Amino acid sequence: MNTPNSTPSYQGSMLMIVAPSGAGKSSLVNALLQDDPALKLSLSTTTRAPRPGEVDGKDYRFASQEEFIAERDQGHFLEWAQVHGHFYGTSKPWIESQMQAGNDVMLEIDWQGAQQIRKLIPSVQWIFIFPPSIEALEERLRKRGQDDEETIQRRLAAAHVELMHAHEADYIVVNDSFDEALVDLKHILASSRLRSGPAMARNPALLRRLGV
Ligand SMILES: Nc1nc2c(ncn2[C@@H]2O[C@H](COP(=O)(O)OP(=O)(O)O)[C@@H](O)[C@H]2O)c(=O)[nH]1
Ligand SMILES: Nc1ncnc2c1ncn2[C@@H]1O[C@H](COP(=O)(O)OP(=O)(O)O)[C@@H](O)[C@H]1O
Repeated sequence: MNTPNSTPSYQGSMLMIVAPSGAGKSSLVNALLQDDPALKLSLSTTTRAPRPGEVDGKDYRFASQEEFIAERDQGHFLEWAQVHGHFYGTSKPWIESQMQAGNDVMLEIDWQGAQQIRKLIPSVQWIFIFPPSIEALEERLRKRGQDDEETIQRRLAAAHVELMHAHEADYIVVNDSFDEALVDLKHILASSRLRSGPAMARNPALLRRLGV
């Protein structure tokens, strides 16, 4: 495969999870991955500073702005965007290798990245996670306890812009009850696998496990 445009032979599922900061996307994605080892999560590169407890190479690849720009200019990113004042990007070689292997892949990216990926890989499924309300979103950002007040305000302001792109998604999942939202995601993944055909046909036991 030379470029990700050559997707007809790709038999895995690719899902993009998009949500405003604090909606619960990382918590949901982590829970989904724990229950489904066949699903691979893309490790993004970012220029933002690690939060307490975040590990380089596990949560993100943390890079300086100079490093990011150099990699970007070398064509290392399948998509990249500036979000909340920092650069974020998806590794092109990693996505290509996963697609070649036919793996199911999940991307946790913003709406700008999602628009770029959709153009390159039209079969991708875009899932938008809604918080139950803006008030709940603010409460979750505060309870997470990892961002200072300025960062929280910046993320809340950005939430309104992010939410304006929800209609572009294929699915909307409201993360009010965490468990119900997780079940919704499992169903979306299972139905995407069914649609991509052979990947799911190879694994009917997985379908049963997902309750489909
Ligand atoms: N375009 C793009 N966005 C990303 C990427 N990785 C993370 N993001 C998005 O950047 C935003 C900020 O992420 P993060 O700093 O982890 O904060 P959080 O949303 O509060 O957990 C979120 O909308 C992420 O989905 C990426 O590789 N590309
Ligand atoms: N359904 C939910 N109900 C209540 N709190 C939640 C729910 N889902 C996630 N949270 C909490 O909200 C905070 C933000 O979640 P996180 O996964 O970090 O969001 P995001 O990755 O979208 O920024 C975390 O403290 C998380 O434990």
